[in-house]
Amino acid sequence: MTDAPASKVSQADAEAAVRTLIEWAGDNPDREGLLETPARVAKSYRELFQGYEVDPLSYLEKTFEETGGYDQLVVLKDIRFVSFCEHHMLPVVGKAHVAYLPTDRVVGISKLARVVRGFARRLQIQEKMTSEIAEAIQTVLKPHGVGVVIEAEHSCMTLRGVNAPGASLSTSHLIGVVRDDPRTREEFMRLVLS
Ligand SMILES: Nc1nc2c(ncn2[C@@H]2O[C@H](COP(=O)(O)OP(=O)(O)OP(=O)(O)O)[C@@H](O)[C@H]2O)c(=O)[nH]1
Ligand SMILES: [Zn+2]
Repeated sequence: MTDAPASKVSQADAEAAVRTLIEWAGDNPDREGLLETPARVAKSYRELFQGYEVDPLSYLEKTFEETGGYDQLVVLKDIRFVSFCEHHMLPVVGKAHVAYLPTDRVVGISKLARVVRGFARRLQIQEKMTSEIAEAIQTVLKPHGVGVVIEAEHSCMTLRGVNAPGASLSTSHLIGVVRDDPRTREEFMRLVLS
């Protein structure tokens, strides 16, 4: 869930803030090339911060009965996402790997990617996002276990500041048998890292 309600700030206020930043950076917001920029930035932020407008848990509510006796991990790898670090509001670009060991119901796999995107399109730190995804799956599907691994590059580290291009942060959040059963955990890691 979000920590704050979606915006009560008007589009005009957001555009004025962008205009201020342009001036603060040293450019002239009234020159032709920049005239529409505040509106474009507000529009693209609206899209990139769409996570505040959704409840990712609701994506998992529609499930399908699985009667064939499937009792292994379901793993969706390489779910690409763009998020924004909450410290600098700079892009965090990476991929998430999501797995769960179902009981008798499975979820449509696109919903796992929707959950990732719902939590990504907010101001985030990677550790929190990793846990939020795993806990959402655990809360709604109540599977035997969940595993989430995220690998991502943080622009605030690669483009500025310490300037460490290529550095990538890995985080994981494991629940239930994926955490506690060594064989399941090993299988999860093998499937995710292969
Ligand atoms: N743990 C964690 N740290 C993050 C994440 N995204 C960015 N950071 C770090 O957040 C920290 C913020 O540190 P500050 O010292 O307050 O900010 P800063 O002066 O801009 O720091 P530098 O980036 O070192 O220049 C930095 O070390 C970032 O690398 C994240 O997802 N998880
Ligand atoms: Zn940052």
